Amino acid sequence: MRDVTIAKSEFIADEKAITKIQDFQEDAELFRYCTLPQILKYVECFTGPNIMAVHTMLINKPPDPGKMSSRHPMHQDLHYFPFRPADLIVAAWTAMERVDRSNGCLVVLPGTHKGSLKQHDYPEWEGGVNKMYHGVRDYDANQPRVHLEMEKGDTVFFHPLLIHGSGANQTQGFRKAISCHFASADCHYIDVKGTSQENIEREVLEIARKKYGVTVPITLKDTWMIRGRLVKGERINL
Ligand SMILES: CC(C)CC(=O)SCCNC(=O)CCNC(=O)[C@H](O)C(C)(C)COP(=O)(O)OP(=O)(O)OC[C@H]1O[C@@H](n2cnc3c(N)ncnc32)[C@H](O)[C@@H]1OP(=O)(O)O
Ligand SMILES: O=C(O)CCC(=O)C(=O)O
Repeated sequence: MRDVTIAKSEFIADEKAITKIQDFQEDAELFRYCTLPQILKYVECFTGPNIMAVHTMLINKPPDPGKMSSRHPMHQDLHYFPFRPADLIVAAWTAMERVDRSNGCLVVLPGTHKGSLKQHDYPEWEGGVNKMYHGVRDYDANQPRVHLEMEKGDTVFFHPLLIHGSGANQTQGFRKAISCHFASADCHYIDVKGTSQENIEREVLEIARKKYGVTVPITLKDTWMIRGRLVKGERINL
């Protein structure tokens, strides 16, 4: 993914062009992260013994181009997932270098994981928003925030209802982190029609059609089913 401010420019293959690698589940070296016993030891406390890696990302947050577009709006990851229950899903996010407020560390609203899934839309940011970076509209902006300053190798585990995001990268370096969302293979898919998740389903299916030429009718569920990979136990539902 390129930052929205250069999304329409000529493609130049350098670090600027790769602000995120998603879906690395077939890359043996990167996927090793999702199988590390040091990670799975904690993941299993949330998912139980049947563990699926459902979403993988290597995030290379670029220096902000001056538009604040390197921010990640405050959101709940469950907005993107057509499976439940939420309590059997957990994210692991590992800093690959020191992260703090200067290079756009994670920001969380403690306790929000006890709430419900909220409506997500594009934030109204003057400098532009990256495609599919939806945010929660109605959260209390005065609620205390915690900035997760982390050292290289530190890992945070969080619930998919936790409202979180990340700040602008005000340094000249590319802030790197690796992350995997895990879910219990006992989770079940839901139909998001008629729910607040309809907007993300519409957008994902439009990309499937335009970018990948998918012409048969599919749902959000299908786009997740093909990327999930078992890391431990038995693949039951997902
Ligand atoms: C739990 C979890 C999901 C939590 C989160 O991560 S929340 C954020 C979730 N969203 C994402 O991660 C979005 C990731 N981005 C992507 O998947 C890709 O970058 C795509 C949006 C599919 C674009 O594909 P890509 O190969 O990067 O770009 P292409 O050169 O093929 O362009 C296709 C059309 O998309 C546009 N585009 C590409 N990057 C951006 C951007 N950053 N912001 C806005 N528009 C963008 C690009 O201009 C092009 O547009 P058209 O020519 O079709 O009009
Ligand atoms: O790494 C970041 O900057 C934000 C990641 C995040 O919030 C997410 O992927 O859900």
